[in-house]
Amino acid sequence: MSTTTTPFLSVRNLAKNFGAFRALHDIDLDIHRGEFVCFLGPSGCGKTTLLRAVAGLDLQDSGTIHMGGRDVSHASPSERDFGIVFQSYALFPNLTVADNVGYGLVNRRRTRDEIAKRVNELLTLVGLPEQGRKYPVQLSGGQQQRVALARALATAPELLLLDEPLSALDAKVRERLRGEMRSLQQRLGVTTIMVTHDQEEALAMADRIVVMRDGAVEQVGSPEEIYRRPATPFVADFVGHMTFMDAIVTGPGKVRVDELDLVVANAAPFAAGTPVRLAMRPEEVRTRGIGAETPNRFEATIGDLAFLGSYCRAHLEPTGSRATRIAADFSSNAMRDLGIVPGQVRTVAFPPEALHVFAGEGR
Ligand SMILES: Nc1ncnc2c1ncn2[C@@H]1O[C@H](COP(=O)(O)OP(=O)(O)OP(=O)(O)O)[C@@H](O)[C@H]1O
Repeated sequence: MSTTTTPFLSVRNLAKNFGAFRALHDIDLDIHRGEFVCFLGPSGCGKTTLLRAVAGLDLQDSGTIHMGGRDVSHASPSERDFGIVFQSYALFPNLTVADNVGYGLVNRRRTRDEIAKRVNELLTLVGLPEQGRKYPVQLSGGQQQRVALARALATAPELLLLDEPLSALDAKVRERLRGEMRSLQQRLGVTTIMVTHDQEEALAMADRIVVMRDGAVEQVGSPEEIYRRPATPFVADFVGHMTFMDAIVTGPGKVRVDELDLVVANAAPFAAGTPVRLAMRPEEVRTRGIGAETPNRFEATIGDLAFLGSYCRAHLEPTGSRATRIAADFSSNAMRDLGIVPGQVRTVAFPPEALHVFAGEGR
């Protein structure tokens, strides 16, 4: 996928209000052919509103949308080439699975044999061959969502829109379908936008994630960029877990948190004396291989420990600074090898490159 080619979908300066409520504003976004993009954000941030504007189901108040080089800003949904899957499967209960899948093909001047062949192809594609004669009620939630996906793909649209397609399913089915949908999307190469509030889902499936907040785009990036280099405290907090600490810049690459003097790799824009917010992922706290030369080492008491299956999350209280509590994850191996128990005092370290520095205000 190249970012130098003309984008398949271009959204410019999009805004949408519901009465006095500003649901979307200043949305600029490019999506390239074949990309899988997730709109991610908390409830009410405008993800679905943006998806519906792309589909033409709810027109924006201002701004433009170009699709495949065409200005579709004011086009009706039927004039835009997309398939859509909703959270609630939205299948016709009185039609068989085959008729549901073939529904969009009936008015396209195809013979019954052609439609039957295409429906079989699609049902095989989504792993449901031989199920065409059943009715939706005879299928599980996961199977119904596969049928909805087959129906959305029936006309071979250029764009696939998925509005929380997995959130009504239980965890195991959701995880399996996540992998299947992603590999199907890659095989077909269909440009896809998926709305989700589930960060794990977005990290696992997307080529790029659009993090939204209060009707605007907060950050766009690959899952790795979003996770490793969050542009704002909001993104850092929403995607994955972060400990935030109030700090003061004490010099180039140096900050102080309470009594702790720390070196940081990424404090470039902040002058000495600036209050900043320091952020750190729990899995980055180091507990092993710490020597006299290890930067940012300090002693901390292990506070409460929560067992989370494959790892434990502890809260550390740095010695001499009971106000700061730092989340730290220990693998089951580390727990066993190091004999970590609550109340223990251990030497830990913050790798300088794992500390994120944000402006002190405007959370
Ligand atoms: N038809 C409508 N009339 C009035 N307000 C609306 C309408 N549709 C959406 N909104 C409001 O616009 C905001 C954005 O809604 P939207 O459905 O896009 O959010 P979302 O990010 O998809 O959230 P969720 O994950 O809860 O679905 C919400 O505050 C919602 O209440």
